[in-house]
Amino acid sequence: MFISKLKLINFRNYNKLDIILHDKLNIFIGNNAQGKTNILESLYVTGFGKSFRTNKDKELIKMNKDMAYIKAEGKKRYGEISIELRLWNNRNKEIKTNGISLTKLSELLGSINIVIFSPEDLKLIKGGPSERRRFIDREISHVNKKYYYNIMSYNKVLLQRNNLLKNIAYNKKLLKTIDIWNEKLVEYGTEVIFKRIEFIKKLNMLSRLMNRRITEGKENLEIKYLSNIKIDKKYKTQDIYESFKQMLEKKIDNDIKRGFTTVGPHKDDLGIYIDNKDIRIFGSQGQQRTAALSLKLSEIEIIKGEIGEYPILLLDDVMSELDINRQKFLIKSLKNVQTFITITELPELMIPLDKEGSIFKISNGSIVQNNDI
Ligand SMILES: Nc1ncnc2c1ncn2[C@@H]1O[C@H](COP(=O)(O)OP(=O)(O)OP(=O)(O)O)[C@@H](O)[C@H]1O
Repeated sequence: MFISKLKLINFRNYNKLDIILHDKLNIFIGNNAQGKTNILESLYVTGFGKSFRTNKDKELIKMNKDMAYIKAEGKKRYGEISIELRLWNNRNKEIKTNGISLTKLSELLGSINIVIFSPEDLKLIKGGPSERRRFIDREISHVNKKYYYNIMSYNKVLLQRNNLLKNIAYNKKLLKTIDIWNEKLVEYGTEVIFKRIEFIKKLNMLSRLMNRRITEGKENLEIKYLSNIKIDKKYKTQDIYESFKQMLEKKIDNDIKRGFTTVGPHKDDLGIYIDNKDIRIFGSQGQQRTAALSLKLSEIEIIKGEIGEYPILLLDDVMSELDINRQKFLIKSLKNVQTFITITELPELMIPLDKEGSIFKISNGSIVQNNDI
């Protein structure tokens, strides 16, 4: 898939932008704080309905304006796609795909598939477990609407169960009602865990391969799903269900004492290892960066496997962080992927590009020049 046109009105520091995009490569070049990332952000919003930088739509609207408008038009395997969003200061956003209004954000997912790689992705390796869970949930939700429904439902039930746990501390009679929440939590939680294990298995295979290629066979990357619920190698849903249920029952006193649910997929993590050593503790900066890059490139392949076509890739501020070999590998791996790159100077791209594309020079919220590569 690719996006061929982008229109912005009152989005971040853009009054009005109307650009034709290249189906292979688009490079946005400019000094700091000129609006390069804002363009990538607007594209991301058309894929996910929200930003990767903020949860507040208000921040996306140009200062002192009431509404921001984004329209992306493109092509997918089965035809044309257009996505329009209107973000308001004082009411809910409106989203349309191919001219038809959507009632839920979840209906947007999958319309345009987007993968983003930015320096923030190092958080995936260095940050806490919640960063990694967010990564897993986002990636699976993107290609699997059922998963999105299950994780949202799980989180809702979790909140309700936690509220109940807090109330039980004052009113023991309420304990009778916990079974209803346990049942729902285990039901949604089992689906979440099962899908996560499947996803991590694929991600492990692919990222291992990518990492071996980038490091020319020198390093072995391994990714494991770390669950606080006992799960055997066959990970049958019935077994996960039983195991989760038993854990909840076993931990009930502790949960009441602490006022929240202490077991479940909301506590799980992803283990990332190089040559059997935990990369978070023992990995060098370079190894961590390479691992993050391997994970992202694998994601692209997983999406291709699930939906039959490559997603769109946004590379925000990462080129200068990569050495020449990794840049080479990256560009080579992206031959069939429409790619958007932000850079401050052309020399940040150390290798000659063997890909056709457009270069947009950005200054203070407008495009001042547009050249072909
Ligand atoms: N809601 C908004 N209204 C107006 N301007 C905004 C808004 N949000 C951000 N900006 C402006 O957008 C600019 C930042 O744009 P962006 O994040 O795209 O920078 P960039 O070109 O990617 O820079 P860098 O190279 O530093 O990452 C800043 O000048 C900021 O003041």
